[in-house]
Amino acid sequence: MRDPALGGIATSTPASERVLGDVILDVRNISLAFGGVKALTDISFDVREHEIRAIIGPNGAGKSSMLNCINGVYQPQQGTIAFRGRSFKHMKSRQVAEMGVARTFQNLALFKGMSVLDNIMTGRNLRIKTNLLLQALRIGPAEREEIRHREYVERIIDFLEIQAWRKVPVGQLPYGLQKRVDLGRALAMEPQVLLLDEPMAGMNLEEKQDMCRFILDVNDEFGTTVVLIEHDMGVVMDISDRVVVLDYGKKIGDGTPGEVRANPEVIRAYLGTSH
Ligand SMILES: Nc1ncnc2c1ncn2[C@@H]1O[C@H](COP(=O)(O)OP(=O)(O)OP(=O)(O)O)[C@@H](O)[C@H]1O
Repeated sequence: MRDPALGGIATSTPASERVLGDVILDVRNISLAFGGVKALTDISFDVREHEIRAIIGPNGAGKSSMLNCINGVYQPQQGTIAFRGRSFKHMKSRQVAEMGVARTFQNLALFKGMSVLDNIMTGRNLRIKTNLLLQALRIGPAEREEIRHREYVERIIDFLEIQAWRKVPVGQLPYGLQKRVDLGRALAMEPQVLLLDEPMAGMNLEEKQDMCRFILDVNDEFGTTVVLIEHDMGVVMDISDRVVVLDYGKKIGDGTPGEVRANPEVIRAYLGTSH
């Protein structure tokens, strides 16, 4: 079912028809505290290949902390996270990225003075193989490699329909387009799992519809698994296969949008309140 408020956004495969694969990300018994503040308590859930998996919950529930544990920004005191069966407890952000997990941020992490093209190019950094000297001189293999990376980035720019702004400094773009560039930077990493932290925050309805379409298209065309934090319930219920619900750092619900919607604890803790 499509949320009428979003005017029927989904053009890609509906969640109910998406074919999911094996578990790609397995979060087991994660606990994280900042001094006396328990941000996460014994959280377990899995994400299946090709799934769109949402994490929801009221402000301060622990959603961003969870993403930060998955991508190695925070080191949980307890628990493990396994990526394709490879378990890790203390993994650095770069190692997680190298394994194929990319991330967008709630507060954009873009270089405002740099062009759209150059910002998206930064997403290719992990994949650049030639050494720094050759890169600086732009000779031989470095030149050929740069051409390959630029072609890939141009494909992303076409895919996200931002050709008209490719040379424009990102700081001059409206917020909705900046969020799209941030998605482009993450896509440039060719991720297997894409972590999206409030991709629609601060957007108007039209920008939300566009972003929803791009997320669904990325999932559909590239088979990218998506884990997303989002406050807009219409969006979450519309595009997700399964939803994890956190409240005060604890998991209080996990299931399909329909199951979560009908869960009395979720209704009490979250859906019944306004955010
Ligand atoms: N770096 C930090 N230092 C101290 N406390 C933190 C830190 N990061 C998060 N917290 C605390 O952990 C708890 C969970 O925060 P988190 O940002 O993960 O929640 P959230 O669900 O993402 O919230 P929001 O929807 O407002 O973004 C909160 O009580 C928060 O104050």
